[in-house]
Formats: sequence, C-alpha cells, structure tokens
Amino acid sequence: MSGPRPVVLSGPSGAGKSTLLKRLMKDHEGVFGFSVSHTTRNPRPGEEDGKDYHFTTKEVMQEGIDNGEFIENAEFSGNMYGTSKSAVEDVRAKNLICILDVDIQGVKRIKETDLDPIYISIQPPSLEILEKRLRDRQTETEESLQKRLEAARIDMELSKEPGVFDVVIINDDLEKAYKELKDILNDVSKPKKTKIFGFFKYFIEVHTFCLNRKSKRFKKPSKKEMMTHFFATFEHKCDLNPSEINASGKTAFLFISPCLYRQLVVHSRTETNAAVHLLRVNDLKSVKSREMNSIITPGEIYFLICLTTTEIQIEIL
Ligand SMILES: Nc1nc2c(ncn2[C@@H]2O[C@H](COP(=O)(O)OP(=O)(O)O)[C@@H](O)[C@H]2O)c(=O)[nH]1
Ligand SMILES: Nc1ncnc2c1ncn2[C@@H]1O[C@H](COP(=O)(O)OP(=O)(O)O)[C@@H](O)[C@H]1O
Repeated sequence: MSGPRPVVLSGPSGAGKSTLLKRLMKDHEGVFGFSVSHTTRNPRPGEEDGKDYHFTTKEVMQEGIDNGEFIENAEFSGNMYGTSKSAVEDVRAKNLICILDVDIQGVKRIKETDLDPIYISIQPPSLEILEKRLRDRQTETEESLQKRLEAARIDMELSKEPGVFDVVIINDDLEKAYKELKDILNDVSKPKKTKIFGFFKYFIEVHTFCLNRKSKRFKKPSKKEMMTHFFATFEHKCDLNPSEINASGKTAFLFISPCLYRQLVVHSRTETNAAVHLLRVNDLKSVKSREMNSIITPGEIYFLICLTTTEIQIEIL
C-alpha cells in the first residue's frame, strides 16, 4: 500500500488509548486520521456514529465480513469489532496518517496483511490501576468489566513478547505518555525511505517555489537560495522504474524536495530519504491552504512538478 505507514494503537481496554488519541488528533489536525471501526456494541453517551465507531448489528457486520469488506475483525467482550477496508482508505484518500485502535487479535490479523503499520501498545501501570480507571469511567457493567479485565491480563502478557509491538508505552502519567507517543509519531510522520516508480518522462512543467515564512505567500527563490538547496549534498537513492507508471492523462502536482528532484533529473537508480508529497489535484487553486501547510514548510525551497498522470505510485517504506 502507498502513503505514510499507518499506526496501530493497541492495549487493554481502559489503558488510555482513546484519551491519548483524541488529544493527538486535536493537537495535530490535518496530520492524523482515525480509522473508524465497526462494532456491534451499544454507543456510550457522547459517542457519535461514524466518528467513534460505525455502530451496527451482528447480521449487517457479518454480511460485510462475508463480502470481504473487512481487513480484520474480532470478538471482544461479547461484541464484534472490525476494521473495514474503506475505513483505512478514507483516511489515506485525505493524505493523512491512518491511526487504528484495535485489540490484540486485530494486531495479529493486521500482521498477516500488507498494511505494514507501526505497532504501539498502550499499557496501564498495573491491573489494579486499570480496574480503577475502568470503574471510574462508568461505562461498563460488572460483567463487561470482568471480561475486559480478563482480556487485559492476556494483553499485558502478550505485549511483553518481543517482536509483537514496536513500542510499548506505559500510561502512568498522562502527560509523559502523551509526549512519548508524540515523539514516536513525529518520527513516523517523516517518510523514511521513498520508492518512486518512474514518472520523469511525464514531466510537463517544473517550477521552483518557496513559501514566504511571514506572508505565507509563494515566492520564487533567488538563484543563490536555489543553488544552495539544489546542490546540497545527500547520499540517498531513488528507485525508478518507468514501466510501473499508469498514465491516465490527467494532471497531478507533485511537491518534491530539491534533493530528490536532483536525483530524478540525473536519472540514477538510487534510494532516497527525501520527503515526497503527492497532491492529487487537477487544479492548483483548489489546494486548500491547510493541506498546503501540512505539506510545505515555509522558507524551504520546493519543486513543483506537474505531471500528466494521477496514477503515480509512491510507496513509502
Ligand atoms: N480487532 C479490533 N479491535 C477493535 C476495533 N475497534 C476497537 N477495537 C478494540 O476493542 C476493544 C474494546 O473497545 P471499546 O468497546 O471501544 O472499549 P474501550 O477500549 O474500553 O473504550 C478495545 O481493545 C479496542 O482496541 C477493531 O476494529 N478491530
Ligand atoms: N494516565 C492516566 N491517568 C489517569 N487516568 C487516565 C489516564 N489515562 C486515561 N485515564 C482515564 O482512564 C479511563 C480509560 O481511558 P480510555 O482512554 O477510555 O481507555 P481506552 O480507550 O484504552 O479504553 C478514562 O476515564 C480516562 O480518562
């Protein structure tokens, strides 16, 4: 799948996943998008259908599962939960980093797919504290609380196994846990390695531009600025394979950092760490300033490449 790596948040019910997630989404609007799961459990007060979950029935959900509409699904505390393909695709279509909140069964299922996310486990400091938080939350009956605690015991054991999670965060102090999560996601949101499938023969126009730090308006960089950026040393490589391109005849705009552009121009078969951002728009004027701000750092010089296709495949590894 293309785009930045998704993020899977898992951990026992009551560990603090939703609390951390909600804060993250609020503080980083336009960066992360939540994969809205389906569930057969009843909505809690304040939960919104289509935002927190797609609340559904067992029959409807089973039909969707049978029709292959789900990436994964699991039973938890007597209810069905599942991630639909469209939940993830909706987030990716908006160019956002997809965050999934799934239980340990979901983690295992996702590992069998090609989603390739970062796996983060949020753990409580202890089972006793978890129980207290769940009781204080006042969302569970005694029966569902006991089921959650039972699942939590298994989850807490499994999360200690090496290789299951990339990172385990102990949510003792909320501020500390939030900072840890933010730091990890900060790394994730920077593309590490980018694979680009050949498109340079489809260039129709190349512009250089820079967003003015103060006015936030575009300006053409000076020759000196350009040269400094353009010839900046870098040792990354870029893998180009023109046969992979699937031209549709439309125009797309590719915002590309100078070092990668230079690699493309020199036509070398190398790899790159350069940040690449693809905006699927047919008209530059339609790019909202919020989208632009999440892509472009004011003061840095970019190349804007107009391409004759919207079907460029960019895989961020
Ligand atoms: N496998 C799977 N688990 C999910 C999904 N959505 C939520 N869950 C998990 O289901 C469990 C129960 O979620 P929920 O009923 O919202 O309770 P809460 O986690 O205590 O707020 C949690 O461990 C979630 O991570 C999903 O789409 N797939
Ligand atoms: N670090 C923390 N310290 C104290 N209470 C917390 C902390 N993190 C979360 N909580 C509280 O614990 C309860 C469970 O958190 P929640 O985010 O709903 O967990 P989850 O989504 O993992 O089920 C909530 O009432 C929340 O306000």
